[in-house]
Amino acid sequence: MGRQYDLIAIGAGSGGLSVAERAASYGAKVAVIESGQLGGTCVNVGCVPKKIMWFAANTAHTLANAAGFGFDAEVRRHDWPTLKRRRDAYIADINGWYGGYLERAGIELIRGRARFVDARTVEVDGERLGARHIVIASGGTPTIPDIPGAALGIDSDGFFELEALPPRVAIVGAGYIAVELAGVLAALGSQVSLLLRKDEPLREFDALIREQLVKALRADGVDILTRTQLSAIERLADGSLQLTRDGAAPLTVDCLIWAIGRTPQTAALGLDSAGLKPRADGTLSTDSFQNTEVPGIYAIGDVTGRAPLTPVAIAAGRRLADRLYGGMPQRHLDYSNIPTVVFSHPPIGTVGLTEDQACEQYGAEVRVYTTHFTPMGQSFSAHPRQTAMKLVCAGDDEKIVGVHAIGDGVDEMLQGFAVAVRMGARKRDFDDTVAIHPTSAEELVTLR
Ligand SMILES: Cc1cc2nc3c(=O)[nH]c(=O)nc-3n(C[C@H](O)[C@H](O)[C@H](O)COP(=O)(O)OP(=O)(O)OC[C@H]3O[C@@H](n4cnc5c(N)ncnc54)[C@H](O)[C@@H]3O)c2cc1C
Ligand SMILES: NC(=O)c1ccc[n+]([C@@H]2O[C@H](COP(=O)([O-])OP(=O)(O)OC[C@H]3O[C@@H](n4cnc5c(N)ncnc54)[C@H](O)[C@@H]3O)[C@@H](O)[C@H]2O)c1
Repeated sequence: MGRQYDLIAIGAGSGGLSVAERAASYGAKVAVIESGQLGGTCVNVGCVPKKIMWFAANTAHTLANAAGFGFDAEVRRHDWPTLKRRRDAYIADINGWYGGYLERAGIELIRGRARFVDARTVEVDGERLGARHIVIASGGTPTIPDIPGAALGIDSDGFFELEALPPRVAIVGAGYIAVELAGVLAALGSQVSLLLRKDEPLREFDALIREQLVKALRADGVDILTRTQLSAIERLADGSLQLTRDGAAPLTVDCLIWAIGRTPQTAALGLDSAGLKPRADGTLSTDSFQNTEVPGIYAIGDVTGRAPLTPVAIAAGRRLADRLYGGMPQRHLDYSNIPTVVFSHPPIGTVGLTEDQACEQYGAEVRVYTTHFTPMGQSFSAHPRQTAMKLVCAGDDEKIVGVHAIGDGVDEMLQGFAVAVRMGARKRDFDDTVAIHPTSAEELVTLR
């Protein structure tokens, strides 16, 4: 029969650790099974190392603008290996901390790959473990297309393994990762080409954001190649890569990065044995309480395909444990109005509906307020980066249904505005809020 638990989480990433910790805090006997590094994607090959690279890129921008403030600063070079070594050490510290934290929380960590035997049992390295509740939090891995030579490229995991800055890089994709890596590499000195299947990056974002982002990427020297599809990749004698494009001349680069989305890790879970069937794209469908179609089996985080962000996985995990053990039978995550930031240069912050989505939902009742300006700090730069903001309001009382911003500081600005949107703020509430001067944020409460 094997060891028995109240709850088993498959995956020690953002979701698995959160549900485990909260369940254990209520006194449940909990095990977490992890085949890789503690902390999962976010800590090891996602948010954390990415943000460190973003800070490095910001520093490059600050240094480039220093002359505008009177500094006679000359940067001779950037040492990539130093940055990588310090970044890796920072992450190793977090991994170590997680080990101690699981012990302190009374959670049993089981190393290895879990596979269902039946709906109440999983097997890890031949050992069977049973639980009344099993939470699938197995996340995803980067998708690589099926074209000749695709394996010559790397993905975001490979990006974090790079030992040197590649001089010429092609990034394929138009989502968060493509945009963020393009900004980092361009700032640190690579010649970057961004290869889009369609016309614009971040197609699900508000039009104002997309337009400004394209301008910012171009200003930073990123070559945006639209309507571009690769059909083959070959290694040339000098070690560079030749990318064959449909209907255009080949492109030669030193590094190719695939950033075309992520594939959920469900194929090797033995879902059949538990009576579960994933969707065609491998994600698991859940109801609003994170229940899969098999009672006692739940899914949270990226594996569900819904808003694949760390705080979403954490929030879903904690709420699920509150529901199962905390005496809160209706507790669940509201997936509307989830704020999100793209760590581009400058960053993007957005919450709620885009203008197009609002028009679809509310028709003629939508009213929009926008602003473009050069923030004060940028006025001293040789190439000032613009800030743009949009409030999307609906109904007679102008309820704020969307806030969209791109510009320096919006990454830190958005969280508070997300609280206001969640609380149902009206435009007049924004207008009645005294501004903080001089900031960029004050524009959002002074829009006419
Ligand atoms: C480059 C990059 C940058 C990102 N930046 C951000 C950001 O800035 N902000 C943000 O909010 N989100 C960001 N994300 C997304 C974020 O990392 C994910 O949404 C989050 O990690 C999802 O958590 P999860 O628990 O669902 O899965 P994961 O964190 O992926 O954890 C799943 C874990 O399950 C393990 N596992 C899988 N199968 C098994 C098995 N059979 N047995 C045992 N263990 C198994 C895996 O090894 C993994 O550790 C980024 C992602 C990437 C790739
Ligand atoms: N700042 C953040 O919060 C952050 C940062 C990175 C990642 N993430 C999360 O991780 C998820 C995964 O990121 P991602 O950028 O890999 O995925 P994504 O879903 O954001 O973007 C994938 C992009 O690749 C394009 N694409 C798909 N197939 C393609 C192909 N064959 N050729 C060319 N383009 C193709 C899609 O049109 C899309 O634009 C994101 O959706 C996001 O939720 C968040």
